[in-house]
Amino acid sequence: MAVTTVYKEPAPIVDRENPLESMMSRFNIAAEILGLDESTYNVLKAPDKQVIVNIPVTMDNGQIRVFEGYRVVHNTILGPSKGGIRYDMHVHLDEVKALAAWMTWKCAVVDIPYGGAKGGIICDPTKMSAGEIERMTRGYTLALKDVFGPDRDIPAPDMGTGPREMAWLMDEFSKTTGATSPAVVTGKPLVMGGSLGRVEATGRGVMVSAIAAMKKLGMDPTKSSAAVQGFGNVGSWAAKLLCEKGVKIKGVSDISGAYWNEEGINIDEAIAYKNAHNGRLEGYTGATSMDPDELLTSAVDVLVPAAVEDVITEHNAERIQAKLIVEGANGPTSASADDIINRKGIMVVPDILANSGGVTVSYFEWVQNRLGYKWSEGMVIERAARIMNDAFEKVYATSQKYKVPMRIAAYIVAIDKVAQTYKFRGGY
Ligand SMILES: NC(=O)C1=CN([C@@H]2O[C@H](COP(=O)(O)OP(=O)(O)OC[C@H]3O[C@@H](n4cnc5c(N)ncnc54)[C@H](OP(=O)(O)O)[C@@H]3O)[C@@H](O)[C@H]2O)C=CC1
Ligand SMILES: O=C(O)CCC(=O)C(=O)O
Repeated sequence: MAVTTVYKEPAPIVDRENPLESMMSRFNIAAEILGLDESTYNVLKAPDKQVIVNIPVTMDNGQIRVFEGYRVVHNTILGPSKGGIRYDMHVHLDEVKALAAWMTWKCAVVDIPYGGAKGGIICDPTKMSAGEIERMTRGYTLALKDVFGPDRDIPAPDMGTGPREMAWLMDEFSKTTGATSPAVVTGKPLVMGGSLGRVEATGRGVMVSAIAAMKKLGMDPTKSSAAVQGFGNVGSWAAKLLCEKGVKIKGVSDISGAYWNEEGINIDEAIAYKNAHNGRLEGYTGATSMDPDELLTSAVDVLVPAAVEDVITEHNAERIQAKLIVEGANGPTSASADDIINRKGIMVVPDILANSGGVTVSYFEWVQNRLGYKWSEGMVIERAARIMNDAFEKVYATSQKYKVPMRIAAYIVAIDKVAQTYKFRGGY
């Protein structure tokens, strides 16, 4: 018998602030401004569904290891729930609950017909073989086969996952249900129904919203500099596309450290280096090493946190020098930093607006899958930019109307849409 050991991954020790509390504190402010009725408030403050699954996986050495996974569906009043799957050692239920709620708000801000969900597995994919990750992904899919579905809940990539994992998920779901279901998941490889433009969509949306914000602030991109934290899917594409608009990217970072070049980092070269070195910038010589904590407070005009939650807090917000923060990551700013940032007059394009380009193109992918048709890359880029610019203008106008920061304005736009839909649909 192959089973030699059975054990469960220990829960990680979490020393970050709680993203769920940060999400709730902004939700509460926006709900109060809107005068949200108590019943809708009570429906929205907690997720519709929280599923915890144990996934036994045969590791390459023959041992069976049990991974803990989650899928939280926050709300489905606007449509089937949508949201990525994260593979990371820091995944925990409160984080997934916050991320799921942010998906509800994000889809409402960009006005696409989805609710919000998120999933994750506590694991370190960098220490697993492709075969182990595949078996874990298939086990997760099987465990959640009654939750997922093209009209129910549609996963996508997030940190630690990408087209490869989405392909396994689609395959396992299709085999389990006996029908090929490309629309059950987005972010798939192109050959099996992925959309042109999805891989870079989130970074592109970050660029689009950064340029829109710079226009409002009277900043010239070609005379502006930026620092980008996180050099994965979102960070590297945001850096590349901002660079193409003339912004000088002076600093970038990943888990291996932070890298600075006063004259501007050659982003294409840095991406090529990363791709040739196991996905990491470690050892990159086109820039000098710097303290990763200092990257966020460095002398740049634009700051793009594109890694994890709660990196901008009450402890470093006072020292931030950027005039504009564009949140590529979900939840990079703790609620504890909001007052400091607002007092300093820094404009923040909040996560639920700035990184919504990813789910917008995921929506396009789902539409194409359902039509059995493919759009050109140009059409995807043009339509996504239009949606993001419209959403930016709506949030900006709301911030002016209520005299609130862009983040609270985005929550107001989102909660208002959801609350109005509840009024029409009723049913509770
Ligand atoms: N992918 C998408 O379409 C979307 C992603 N997002 C959000 O964007 C963020 C990044 O996601 P994504 O780019 O997909 O994830 P990836 O896994 O592709 O990249 C994450 C990047 O962040 C780095 N990183 C992790 N921790 C730190 C840290 N403490 N300091 C500096 N860098 C760090 C990683 O480094 P290393 O690789 O060396 O570990 C990696 O470069 C997440 O918050 C995600 O939820 C939001 C919308 C859509
Ligand atoms: O593309 C999607 O459907 C969701 C992406 C996501 O997880 C996010 O926007 O945080």
